[in-house]
Amino acid sequence: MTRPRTGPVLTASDYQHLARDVVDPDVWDFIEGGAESERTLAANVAAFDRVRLRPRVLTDVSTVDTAVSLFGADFATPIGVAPTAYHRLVDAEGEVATAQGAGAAGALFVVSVFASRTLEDIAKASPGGLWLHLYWLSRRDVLADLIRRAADAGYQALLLTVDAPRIGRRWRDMRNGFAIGADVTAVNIDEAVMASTHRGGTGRSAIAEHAAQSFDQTVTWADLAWLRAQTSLPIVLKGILTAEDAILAVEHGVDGIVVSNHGGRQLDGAVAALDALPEVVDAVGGAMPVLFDGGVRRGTDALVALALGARMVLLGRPPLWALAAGGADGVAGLLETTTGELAHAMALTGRPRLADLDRTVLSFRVGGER
Ligand SMILES: Cc1cc2nc3c(=O)[nH]c(=O)nc-3n(C[C@H](O)[C@H](O)[C@H](O)COP(=O)(O)O)c2cc1C
Ligand SMILES: CCCCCCC(=O)C(=O)O
Repeated sequence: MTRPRTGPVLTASDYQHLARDVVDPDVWDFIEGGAESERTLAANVAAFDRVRLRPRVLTDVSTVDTAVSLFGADFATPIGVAPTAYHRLVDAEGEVATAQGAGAAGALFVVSVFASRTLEDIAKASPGGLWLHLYWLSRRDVLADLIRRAADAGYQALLLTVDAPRIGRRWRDMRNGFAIGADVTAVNIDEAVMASTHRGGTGRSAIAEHAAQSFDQTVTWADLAWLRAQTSLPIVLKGILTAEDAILAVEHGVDGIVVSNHGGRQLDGAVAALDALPEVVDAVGGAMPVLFDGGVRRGTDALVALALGARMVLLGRPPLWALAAGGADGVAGLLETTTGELAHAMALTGRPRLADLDRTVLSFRVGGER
């Protein structure tokens, strides 16, 4: 990516360049990096590079509508913020600023269970839609407490990440001996539980070691019944890449899924998220909303995922770049810019409503489908 160091901020990569100059190098590697040789990280972005579009003309694109509803909540844009841990690593206000920015743009913000601001402070700052993300921690009492607090604070859904029973081997973090600095904490979880995230060491990542101690690797589909019994909020599973698991998700009564490979941070060599999307959408057959993340950097990328059947598209790294570069205004700017790019692409493909986006907009085969 090339961008002059000064000049207007036109797109997500501009925020990336600005952020690079202000973020601590080890934190930068934590954000940018993927698992092992980062094949899947690269594949996520490359999958979009293979796609070309089939524009239709003379369709009256004087009004383009990007509004979308999900679980009874209305959003101005189908582009939201994926859960990412520890926003105070890049901005003093952390997730409070992200919530303000996402809310200003009318976008969904999925708050990581490893947020560095309290769920309540984030909710107070947010004029928009919030979901709480969870990992399946061994301590079910901690999980139950988080779920209760989220419901009390007005969070609208729970998103359970299922592709990380353990943390991927992230060579950058292991080489850096990455640990979370003492001034940034996962404040929603007892600090005693989280203490090991602050203890790095040569050749090892403190967050991977912490996860190995605190995540429950025994969970199976049957355990979802426990989660269901804790809450009446919609439950969304993040990290589905196959038709088989999509069908199991439907059979187990979850309310939605996110097609995701965790931004290439978990199983290196996993299929590019975009290539997995058609088979999952087809398997679900409209039984529940399918969301998508992984490699979305521009509005046209979002358009491609929406055309393949995603109801909403989430951004992981770009909001962190924008937060580092410009705080809440940066996050709002990123989401508004990317949504503007999407609206532009909808106009120029002759599809002014989200409902007009289907596979006929794509000229290349993606994941075996058009
Ligand atoms: C720094 C960082 C932290 C993340 N933390 C979480 C997390 O706490 N929970 C989770 O499910 N996914 C997490 N993710 C993965 C994102 O939710 C998302 O799946 C991924 O970043 C999407 O790919 P993208 O960065 O190409 O948009 C994290 C990603 C990054 C870059
Ligand atoms: C013990 C803290 C784990 C944070 C993991 C965040 C994450 O999912 C990531 O991809 O990084």
